[in-house]
Order: sequence, then C-alpha cells, then structure tokens
Amino acid sequence: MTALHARIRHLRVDGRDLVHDIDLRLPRGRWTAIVGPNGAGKSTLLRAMAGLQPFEGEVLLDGRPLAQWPSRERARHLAWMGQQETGADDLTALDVVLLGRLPHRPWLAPPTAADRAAAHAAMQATQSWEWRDRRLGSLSGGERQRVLLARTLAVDAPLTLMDEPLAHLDPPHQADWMAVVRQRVSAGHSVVSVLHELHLALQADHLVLMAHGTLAHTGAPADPDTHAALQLVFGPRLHIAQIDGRWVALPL
Ligand SMILES: Nc1ncnc2c1ncn2[C@@H]1O[C@H](COP(=O)(O)OP(=O)(O)OP(=O)(O)O)[C@@H](O)[C@H]1O
Repeated sequence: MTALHARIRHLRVDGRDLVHDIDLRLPRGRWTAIVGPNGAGKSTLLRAMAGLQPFEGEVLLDGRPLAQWPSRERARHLAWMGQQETGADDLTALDVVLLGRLPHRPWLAPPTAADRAAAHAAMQATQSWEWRDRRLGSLSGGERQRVLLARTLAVDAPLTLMDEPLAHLDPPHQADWMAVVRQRVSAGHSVVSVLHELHLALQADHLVLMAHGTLAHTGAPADPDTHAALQLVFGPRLHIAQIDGRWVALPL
C-alpha cells in the first residue's frame, strides 16, 4: 500500500539538476524518515512531492497524479510543514493553527466549532495552547516550531510531509514529536519527515537515504544494509550502535 509514489526524472533549477532519477514509494500508515548529507536534495525532493516545485516526472498521491487533485481536496489530504516559514509573524498562535483548517471550510467562512476543537487538540498535543494569544513573531524558535507543528496536525490529513520538524526542539519535545507521529501512524496516517537527527530517524518505520540529488538507499532502519549505506554516505566517522534495544548513530 503506497501513500505517495514519486517518479522524478529531473528537477532542474537554473540549469542545474538538483534531484534526478527518483522512483520512490512511500508506504501508507508508516513513518518514513528522509536523511542525507547537507545539500543532498532532501528538501527539494520533499517540496516536489508536495507539489511545490516543478519537475520532469510524476507524483501519484493515492494513485492519482498530484496535478489532477482539486486543490482543496489535495490540501485536506496532504499536510505540509516547511522549513523556516515566514509571513505569519503578526498572527496569534491560535490564528496560525486555524490556518490549518482552511481546506475544511468554504472560502472566507469563519472557523466552525469543529475547526476550533481541532486547533485546540493540536495545540494541546504540541503543548502550545498557553501561547494561543501571543503573536507568532514573539515566540522563541522552539515555541514557534511547536505552533507550526500544531497547524500541520490541525489539518488532520492522511499524509503529512514535514521538513526538519525537530529544528529548535529540545530533547523532551523531540520525544513528544515522536509520540505524536506514532499516534498518527497508529491511526492509519502516513508521515514523512526530513530529519538531520539520525538517532531519531533510526526510530522510523522506513528510511530513505539521499546523496547527490538521488536515492542512495531505502530500507528498514534496523537492517544492516541500511547501516552500511549510512556509513558509506556519511563516512567512517559515523558510528552506529544499539543502546537499550534502539539503534543510534553517533558522530565520532
Ligand atoms: N532555489 C535554488 N536555486 C539553486 N540551487 C538550489 C536552490 N534550492 C536548493 N538548491 C541547491 O540544491 C541542492 C539541494 O538542496 P536541498 O535544500 O534540497 O538539500 P538538503 O538535502 O535539504 O540540504 P540540507 O541538509 O543542507 O538542508 C543544494 O546544493 C542547494 O544549494
């Protein structure tokens, strides 16, 4: 069962191939982590899969080409959390989270009780409810990230794509983020995240490793082939070991 199938021959910007030769199926009802060195093309691939970046090829969402989805239906089906998003700094945290509910109601209609309940639940899940009346621009990096995560959760989409969702989060809130992801996945949703935190990516259900704009490996995080591929791409200074039954990756 595939939530999203990306076939990308080329993604060129200014005549440069940023991403190429991708044939990637993201499993439904699973958490997939995309990892790779700086500049490997992770964010570019994620943006292409979200329909935010043109490319030569095709992305199938639930078997239907992305371009054939009516935009509101697609926005209810695929939630997006980008990196370092700007533009909403003057809105209160609650209003930012309510933006996640826009695809659920008619154009210019005010939020319904169901929208408010979804926003409240999402802000409780990311422990950001106490800042609901504060402007987004006044929050710290981690606080802001938790509000943006709540906005993404409030969409309640079957597929969520997140680019570096753990940036600025302290370790307890990183663990909370994983718990939220686990809840969504156990409810049958699919989550895809670009992560730099390899020790957390190794807790995912499925790992996608990128290098030089294309796929270097896909597989289970516990698979020795996956570990060998990680060491090949990141180099011998990456040490992969098991602690308390969990795989971790440490820079040496
Ligand atoms: N708009 C753009 N114009 C030109 N080059 C770009 C553009 N966006 C990204 N790139 C280049 O494409 C390559 C891939 O960038 P991308 O942000 O996808 O990498 P990444 O794997 O997410 O990196 P990081 O881990 O550093 O966030 C990089 O070499 C980057 O400099």
